[in-house]
Amino acid sequence: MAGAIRVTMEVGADGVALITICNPPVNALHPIIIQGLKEKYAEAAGRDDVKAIVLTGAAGKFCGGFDINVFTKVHETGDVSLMPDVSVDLVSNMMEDGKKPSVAAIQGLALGGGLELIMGCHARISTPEAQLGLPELTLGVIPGFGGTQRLPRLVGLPKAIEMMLQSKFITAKEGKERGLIDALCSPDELIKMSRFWALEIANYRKPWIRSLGRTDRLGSLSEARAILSMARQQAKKVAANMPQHQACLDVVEEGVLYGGQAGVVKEAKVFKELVLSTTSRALVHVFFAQRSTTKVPGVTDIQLKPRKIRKVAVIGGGLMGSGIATALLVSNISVVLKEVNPQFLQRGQKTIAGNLEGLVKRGSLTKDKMSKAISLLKGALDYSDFKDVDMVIEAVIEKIPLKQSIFADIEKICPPHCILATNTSTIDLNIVGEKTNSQDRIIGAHFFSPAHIMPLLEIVRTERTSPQAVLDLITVGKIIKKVPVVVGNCTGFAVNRTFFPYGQAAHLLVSLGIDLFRIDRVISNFGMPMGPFQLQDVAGYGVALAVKDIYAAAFGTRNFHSGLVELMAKNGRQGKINGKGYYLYEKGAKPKPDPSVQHVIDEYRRQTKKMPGGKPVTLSDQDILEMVFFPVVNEACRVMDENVVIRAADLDIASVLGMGFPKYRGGLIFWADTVGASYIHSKLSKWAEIYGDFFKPSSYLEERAKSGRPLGAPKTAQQAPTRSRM
Ligand SMILES: C[C@H](O)CC(=O)SCCNC(=O)CCNC(=O)[C@H](O)C(C)(C)COP(=O)(O)OP(=O)(O)OC[C@H]1O[C@@H](n2cnc3c(N)ncnc32)[C@H](O)[C@@H]1OP(=O)(O)O
Repeated sequence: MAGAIRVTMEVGADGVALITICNPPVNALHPIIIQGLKEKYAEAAGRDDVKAIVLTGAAGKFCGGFDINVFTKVHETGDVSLMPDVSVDLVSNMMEDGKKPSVAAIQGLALGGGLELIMGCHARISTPEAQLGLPELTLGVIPGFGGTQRLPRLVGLPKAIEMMLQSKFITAKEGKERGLIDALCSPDELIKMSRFWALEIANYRKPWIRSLGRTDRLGSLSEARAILSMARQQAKKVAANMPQHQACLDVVEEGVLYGGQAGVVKEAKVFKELVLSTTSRALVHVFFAQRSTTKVPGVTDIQLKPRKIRKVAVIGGGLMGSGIATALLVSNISVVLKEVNPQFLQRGQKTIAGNLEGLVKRGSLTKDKMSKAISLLKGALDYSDFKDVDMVIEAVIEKIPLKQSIFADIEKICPPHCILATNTSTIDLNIVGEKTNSQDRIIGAHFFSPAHIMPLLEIVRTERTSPQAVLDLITVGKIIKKVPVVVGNCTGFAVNRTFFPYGQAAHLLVSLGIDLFRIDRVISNFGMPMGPFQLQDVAGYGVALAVKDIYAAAFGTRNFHSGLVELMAKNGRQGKINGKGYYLYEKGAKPKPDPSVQHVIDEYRRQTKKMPGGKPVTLSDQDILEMVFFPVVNEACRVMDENVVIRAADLDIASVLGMGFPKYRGGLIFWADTVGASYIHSKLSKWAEIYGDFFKPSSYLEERAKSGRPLGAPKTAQQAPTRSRM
């Protein structure tokens, strides 16, 4: 087999055949690799000079699992036969039941199908830090090469269920403690030790163990039943709208009750059903969409090299500024935090320390790394430390004159290569940079709160932002473990602009007489982390009030004016900040709907006079869901039409990571396409007639509804952009 994708086999004088998987960058199990493995195993079985086999991966990685591109092909064609038979043909028959022992030599990672291959071997030798896991459920399927059966038999039922249902990776070091790995060694010793081990098994000096036949780690039937029942209840709570969690437990149970072979047979059947599910289509789409956001035409494909960003100045130590500083510090980037007075500076430094301690408590940062992060932070009350910074991120309040004067100052003080970024969530970047001559290095770095935790980084560029500045910010984004999405400059940019109708639709529904807690319930049952009213409580009413006029000016007749937040504030309610919003907030307790908010709602309805004949309208839960989300989809269509995003999939990722849109629905546009443009258009048209322009379908939606082309499909040549944002 030639080319980069291949399986090689070398037979040593010791009689060990070293079979190596080569498919950069993660040695995924492409059908060519599977075919190659079958050929090499068949050859090794037939050769008299081969006594034992060592299976490994090239370039320091064992294997990242089955090639997920094949899932995409299955989704496109509906043809499950594109999945090669690996479970029985290769893992059970050729490897585990083969006449010559196999030992896995593991480095880097063994995930999904990769881990399943090693569990079909008779022993596993690994470097200590290698990552082991079965993350198939994150792709809407279950392990399909025997993993649901062999993992419980190697590490016990509770740990196997945790690893599969939570897609949790463990290190090989932990794997050794739990019985998944037989021995640990350094990378230099790996192949030598694995060869030795394989020969020891061949010569019956070490046990020849077939994982699938084991029962010693499964516990008694009653114990297994209790564990499975608990796992089922837990899965009902955390994965209510997904089929793969319960399905995985059913398959595990089959093996516990009727033996490993029966489990493998059921696993194959269920896998084939799940791979065609809407959930799997959605999750596989998100997997690739997330990895495509950093492919930016005109930026990442023109041979530019990212410059090193060693030191960043953050202006403003409020919630956002301290969160951004925290994210940079934990990734070993030096930060100068600038504030206007010692009290504010101290408050910012305290918030950063609190953020870091929180990360330590969550187990995502060690104490040593926390001390290192603190040592990289310097406080400042003036610009003297800005002379050698590579990037500035301004995170002060949303006041145009303040931002303009900051940018005029930093342009003079910072070195000419320094990137001048703003964390504004609404203000036009051309206005922010109006008083400078540095439009090419002005860029938006829009983080989401809390900035050290939320994974999305919306990178906003204007027509004049240089590709180098965009590339540098993408690179910083990756270093600080964010998912960067590059968007154009407009009111609210991609995320807040797309979602401006989300809260407004909820207010409109309340004005029509729908119970606000019911709206929140419908939206959370759909899979959002919380409903729009709870979100407003949590975000604080200040945000809603600050953007109100900006949205009204930008979105004209499609903007729904609601006075509800003002009324809430007038009644002494500020949301979570003062413990009293639509919900009541008490420390340590879940938010409780506040029945006394009803008099504010009654007043709101009296003022708006929207209820026909003074009576509440009757709507089903589905109507509510659609009346909240279809206007959001409609605005997303405008965002795509105006080229604010490069591709529809970027909006999917932005909606998942920025707004908590359920990942298993594939993101906003992917979901909208499962509903259908024509249906969405017909519903919006009907509501526009009854309730006005808030629902009026955009021309992009109308065109897609007529042509039958999916909303997510790229524009055709005839559909020239109405206005370019980038
Ligand atoms: C039947 C079986 O049970 C079914 C299965 O095995 S399903 C597959 C199970 N495996 C997985 O889910 C692992 C998926 N991969 C990952 O989690 C991560 O890619 C990783 C931890 C392996 C590496 O992460 P990281 O170093 O950050 O690199 P990342 O950017 O994600 O991936 C590098 C490239 O490899 C690709 N890749 C990673 N895993 C892949 C896979 N299993 N199949 C195909 N491509 C894969 C990515 O798409 C990316 O491609 P690109 O450079 O063209 O964008």
